[in-house]
Amino acid sequence: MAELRSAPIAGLIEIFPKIFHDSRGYFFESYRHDWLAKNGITVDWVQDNQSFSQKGTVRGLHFQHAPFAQAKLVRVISGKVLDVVVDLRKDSPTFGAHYSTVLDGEINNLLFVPVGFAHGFSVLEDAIFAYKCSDYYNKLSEGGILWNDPKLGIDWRIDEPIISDKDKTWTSLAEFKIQSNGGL
Ligand SMILES: Cc1cn([C@H]2C[C@H](O)[C@@H](COP(=O)(O)OP(=O)(O)O[C@H]3O[C@@H](C)C(=O)[C@@H](O)[C@H]3O)O2)c(=O)[nH]c1=O
Repeated sequence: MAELRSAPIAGLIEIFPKIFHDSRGYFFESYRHDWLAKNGITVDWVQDNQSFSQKGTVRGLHFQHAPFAQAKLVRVISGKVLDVVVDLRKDSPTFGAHYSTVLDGEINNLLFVPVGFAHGFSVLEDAIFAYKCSDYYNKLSEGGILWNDPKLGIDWRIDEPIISDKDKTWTSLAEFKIQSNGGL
């Protein structure tokens, strides 16, 4: 039986599957529909993604605008990342706040991220990252927040990351709030 824990920002759920070890290796259930359904959340997952990143990489902070907004269920298959989400929901009492947690390829923990959050991660150990998305990738709907905006106050545990050109040019949280008329 997996253990579900709610995180300090409403809507986020951390999932710790039960791992069965024996002389052959291990087994665990990496996804069950009823994990979220028990919490009143039904998601129609339509896309699975996988990426590999070297230690020292930062990816993010990303979201997609409606009508392609995505909830995500994220995990690490091997390695370790610091997973970071920022609440961008309009009128949320925690707008602009972030939550971070280590996703570890040995613990096999997952984080459910609802629509309305920006998502990113820093790579603490070379990592294969895997996630489900509730809507399809849509290039024209891509949005982001600058990972190192000082107003976010995120400790990424990496000072000079390997990062894509795209991720160097996102807007600050303050600019995003103005442009989006208060949030997602
Ligand atoms: C995300 C994505 C990218 N691509 C393509 C576009 C591009 O040529 C190449 C690499 O894309 P990116 O640089 O955007 O990949 P990446 O920086 O890994 O993007 C991801 O970052 C994490 C933090 C998230 O939260 C994800 O939702 C996603 O935005 O893959 C797809 O074809 N489908 C997809 O769903």
